[in-house]
Amino acid sequence: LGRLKKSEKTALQRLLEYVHQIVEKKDTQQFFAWPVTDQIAPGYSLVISRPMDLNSMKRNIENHVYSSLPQYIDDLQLMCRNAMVYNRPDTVYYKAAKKLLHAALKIITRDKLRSTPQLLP
Ligand SMILES: CC(=O)c1cc(-c2ccccn2)c2ncccn12
Repeated sequence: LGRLKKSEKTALQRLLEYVHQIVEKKDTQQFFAWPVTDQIAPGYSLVISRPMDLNSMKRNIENHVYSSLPQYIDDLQLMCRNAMVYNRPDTVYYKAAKKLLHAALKIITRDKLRSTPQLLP
C-alpha cells in the first residue's frame, strides 16, 4: 500500500464501502450504528467479549483492516450474533439483528454484485 496515497482507495475498499452503505441503510433504527454501552444494556460488556458495530466496521474499511470480503462479513456476522446472544428472541434488537444479517448476506451474494467483475476481484 506504500504506493497508494492515503486518500486513494483500493478496489476492495470501494467494494466494502459500496456494501457497507447499503447495510447502514438497512439499520433504519440505528440499533447497530454505535457500540452498545453498559448504560443502555446492563452487563453487556460482561456477556459480549468481542463487541462490533457499524461505525467500527466503517473505520476498519478506511484503515485497511479487512483484506477480503469474507473478513468484512465475519464482523457483520459477529455484530448480529452479539445481538442475538445478549438480547432475548422476543426483543426488537434480536429481531432487527436477524433481519439485518439476512438482508446484508443477500446484498453480498446478489448476482448484481457477482456480475460486476470489478466489484468482486
Ligand atoms: C444492538 C443491541 O444489542 C442494542 C442496541 C441498542 C440501542 C441502540 C441505540 C439506541 C437504543 N438502543 C440496545 N439497547 C438495549 C439493549 C441492546 N441494544
